[in-house]
Amino acid sequence: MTQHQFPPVVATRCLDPIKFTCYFGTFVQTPSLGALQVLTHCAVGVDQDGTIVFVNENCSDYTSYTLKFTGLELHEVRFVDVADSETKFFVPGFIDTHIHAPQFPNNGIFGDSTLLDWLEKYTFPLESSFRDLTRANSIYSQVIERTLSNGTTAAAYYATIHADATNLLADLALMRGQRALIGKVCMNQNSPDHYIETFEESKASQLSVIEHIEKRDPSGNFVRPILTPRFAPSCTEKLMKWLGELRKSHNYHCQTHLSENKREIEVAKELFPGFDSYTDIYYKSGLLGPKTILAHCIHLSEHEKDLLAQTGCGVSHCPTSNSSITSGEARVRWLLNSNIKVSLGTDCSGGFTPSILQVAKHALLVSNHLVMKSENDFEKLSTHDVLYLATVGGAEVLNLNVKLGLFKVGYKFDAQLIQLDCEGSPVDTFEFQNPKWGLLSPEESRGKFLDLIDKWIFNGDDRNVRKVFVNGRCVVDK
Ligand SMILES: O=c1[nH]c(=O)c2nc[nH]c2[nH]1
Ligand SMILES: [Zn+2]
Repeated sequence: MTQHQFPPVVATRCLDPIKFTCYFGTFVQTPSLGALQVLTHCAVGVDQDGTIVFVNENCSDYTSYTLKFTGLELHEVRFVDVADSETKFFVPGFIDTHIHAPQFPNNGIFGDSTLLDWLEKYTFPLESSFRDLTRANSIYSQVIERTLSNGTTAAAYYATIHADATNLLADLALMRGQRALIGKVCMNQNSPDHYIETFEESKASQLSVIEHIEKRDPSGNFVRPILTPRFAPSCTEKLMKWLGELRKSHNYHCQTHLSENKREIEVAKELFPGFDSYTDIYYKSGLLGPKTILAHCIHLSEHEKDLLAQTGCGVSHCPTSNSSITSGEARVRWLLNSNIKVSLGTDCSGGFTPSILQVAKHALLVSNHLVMKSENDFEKLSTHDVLYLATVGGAEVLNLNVKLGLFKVGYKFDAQLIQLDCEGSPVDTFEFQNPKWGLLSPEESRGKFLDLIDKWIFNGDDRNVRKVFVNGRCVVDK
């Protein structure tokens, strides 16, 4: 196997040393589904490992507090005060639990296709071209840049069947400072001649990718391999069972697609007649567990849903993709009510946007469509719910060995600084809508601030993301 040439192996952004930093301003987070917490005049201390060591709300003198707390000298601490605008706030970094990095050039290109013809017409030809590392280098670099710029601090990526290009994606994420699960796609049946591998080839490249990634980041805190059988129709039982054994023996992450499209489900059942359901194929192959991410899960039966709950799998809800290629509407509440972990995925390029903020908005709208169809309010998701799915839900589904998704002691500082009144902002702000903390009653100020959050979710975009931090390091500064 040839080693790729890009990029040169240099000290990575993820491992650069950082100074102890105290961030001061407003922090927004969702400690539980549906609950939005707003911490004002809040000091958050982040140590040299990127871990939050204090969260002190209503802090009157953050400098003295930090020095007293840490015992450090003034010059040893960095202070970042963002309280200069009432429309500036920190939110946890977004977590994209389902994105196909090589499909990025096709964002928005899907015509009137649905899943199976979309794969043949648009997806396989583009993915197969990633045998060319020059192409892989430029597209993968752009994907990481674009997702970071949209506030995505961690992502579960699908790459292609090519080991070299997959390793390159891992190196680029590590260098650029984005947390990433990196999946070499495994597919050894029902695929075009120009884009298929044998069982032996799949096995060999999977093992070489794991070796490469684990060597690059032995801690696994930044990049990790994730086993990625594309979906049952394109994998033999032998390949899935081998991946299932590998998953269980090393407690690896795993990701695949499940129950996205009605024709896909029929094909899966035709190809695997001995199984009770589509989900049962993965279950009996040993692919389901607490570190497994299942994209879509739209047309599941009660029994299949129970299998997901029983095995502790997480779901990546991809409403943008599901609406674009006419797959259907996942019943998110129905899953959550069975204690199944749910998160959001852009699913580029079934989905057309690299922004989890846009996907969050689509998740809310799709839930409204379910309500309109069923005429009960049960499925409706609020702005607070979808923010939870984009952050804490993502952290639960990724199930990494670092804590993510909240500003809490012991958690990593993966964050975005949002500003609604920045230059060029797509959000129109009005002074009379500002919270005016301290001037109005706390309830009035909070009410106004919650309205600003809703405005951000519906009208904001990457222009409002002013800075992005991963593990306490600033990786985007606009
Ligand atoms: O949304 C999807 N994107 C894909 O690339 C894919 N492959 C199988 N099933 C899929 N679904
Ligand atoms: Zn997908």
